[in-house]
Amino acid sequence: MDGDAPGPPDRQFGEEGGRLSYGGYLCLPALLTQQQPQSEAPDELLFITIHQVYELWFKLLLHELEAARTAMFGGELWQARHLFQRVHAVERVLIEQVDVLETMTPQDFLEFRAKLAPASGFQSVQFRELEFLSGLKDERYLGSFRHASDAELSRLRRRLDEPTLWDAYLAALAQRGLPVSDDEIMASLLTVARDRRSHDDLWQLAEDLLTHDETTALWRMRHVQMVERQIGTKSGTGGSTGAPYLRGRARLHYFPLLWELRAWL
Ligand code: HEM
Ligand SMILES: N[C@@H](CC(=O)c1ccccc1NC=O)C(=O)O
Repeated sequence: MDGDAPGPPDRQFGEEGGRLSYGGYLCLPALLTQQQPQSEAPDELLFITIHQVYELWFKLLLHELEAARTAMFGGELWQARHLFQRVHAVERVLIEQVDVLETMTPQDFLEFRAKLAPASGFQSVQFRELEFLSGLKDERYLGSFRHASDAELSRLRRRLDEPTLWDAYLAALAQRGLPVSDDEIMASLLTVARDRRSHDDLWQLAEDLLTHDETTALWRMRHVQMVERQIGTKSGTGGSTGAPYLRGRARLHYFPLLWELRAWL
């Protein structure tokens, strides 16, 4: 009955070289020593953990969106669509995960909130990179990165210079022979929408862009609800008005023409 013996066999699949372990592969000794609370407050570990998890997902989103942009420029629309499905799934997780932080009471947050200032989500380099890559370029935000490293600042500047996802979509339309000048773009979007027999791939890709835009807006709304629940009408540690500032940001769109298109259909 040796075959049924409990426990792992002597040598498992993939162990032939014997170099990798679970923790080594995932760099867990480094990862799991990076949570450093500034206070004794019990909920600060939750606060740090959730932000670190967001930043890891932001890193993956930047990677996948860059690849989707390359695929659109290369005319590989099926590949871009495949990557957008992953982006959407991650973005849904980003929204859901607000629930975890909302298990913290405002009283428990106040035990360590003062220690955080002037740090704030304002200073998330990767969040701003996602905005710039998606098409919402606003160089005034470079001013909020006075404490960023040179490497981070140059990443942000590079994102401001690089083509956006919208530029890549326009390239895909142009490859199909559709005009993309400012004056003609709405007509081209309408052509795609009305002739799905010829252009369904371009239509579905535009829908994927719109879903990326929509899930980001939903995250912004979810974030501001959480902010009102935690700090009410207080101003933010980053120096903004807090919830009113964030409510203004929740109205922003990455691809305004795709929303405007609805009115013309
Ligand atoms: C208790 C929870 C939270 C509170 C009270 C809060 C509060 C705020 C406030 C007031 C701002 C405006 C900037 C300022 O003046 O500080 C802000 C911005 C921001 N927060 Fe949070 N936040 C919370 C959790 C999170 C989490 C979990 C993330 C995930 C990464 C996050 C990401 C951001 C980002 C990216 C911005 C910049 C938004 C923009 O400029 O459009 N926040 N937050
Ligand atoms: N801006 C928040 C503090 C906060 O949430 C925060 C602080 C440091 C690092 C990230 C944060 N998250 C989002 O803004 C506040 O005003 O309470």
